[in-house]
Amino acid sequence: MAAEWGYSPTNGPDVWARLFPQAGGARQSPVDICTSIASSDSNLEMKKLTFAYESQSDLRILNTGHGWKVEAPQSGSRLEGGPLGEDIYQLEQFHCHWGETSAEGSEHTVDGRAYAGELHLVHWNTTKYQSFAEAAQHPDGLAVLGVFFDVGNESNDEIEKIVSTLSEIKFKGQFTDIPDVIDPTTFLPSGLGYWTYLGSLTTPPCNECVIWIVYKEPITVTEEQVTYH
Ligand SMILES: Cc1cc(C)cc(S(N)(=O)=O)c1
Ligand SMILES: [Zn+2]
Repeated sequence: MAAEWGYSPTNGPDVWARLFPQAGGARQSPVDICTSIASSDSNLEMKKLTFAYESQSDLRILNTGHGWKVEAPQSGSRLEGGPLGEDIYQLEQFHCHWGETSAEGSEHTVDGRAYAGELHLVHWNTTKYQSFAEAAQHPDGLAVLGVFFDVGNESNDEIEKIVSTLSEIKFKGQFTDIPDVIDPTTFLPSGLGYWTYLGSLTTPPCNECVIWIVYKEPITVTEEQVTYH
């Protein structure tokens, strides 16, 4: 049986390349974002990053075994501009990474600091490719928006619509539908400054196909919303 990848010394990132060769590549994610080295690019300001999403209900949420994932293919969504050149990217899914405690859990770190969690909104290049699967085989195939979670006293209503369904999908492979209407726009912070770099899927198969756009400003969630077990 194929070994399950994970985060232990015997199946974690240090050994992923044995089963997933791309994990040994030169543009692997996540990275530590060193703010003193990050350079501003006036071109990015000229071509403003813009996004447009639809609100959807009855989206399917899945327990992936490593967190939750909401399947949200939206032919009417558009992510473009900024580092994406002339191509248009369409929302495919969004998912979350979190840790055992609120002191850890994000995939990217900023100057060595981890956040309590990290939301990824995954998009694919519909200008150049015919499907998500095809796009994931190309260096400009996917664009992922990363949003950090900070733990505070304020619950995030949109995240609550999602985590309130997790008791129905306690085990890997289980799925259910989210009855509430979800608008992905509400996941984004008010401050739209971001860091961007060319990277990869952060977990196996680690395809080097992602243009990363990581927002500087975190959104606030409660401890319960991001340390669900
Ligand atoms: C395995 C994998 C697939 C997809 C679509 C996205 C990711 S991530 N965490 O880089 O956003 C990972
Ligand atoms: Zn992710």
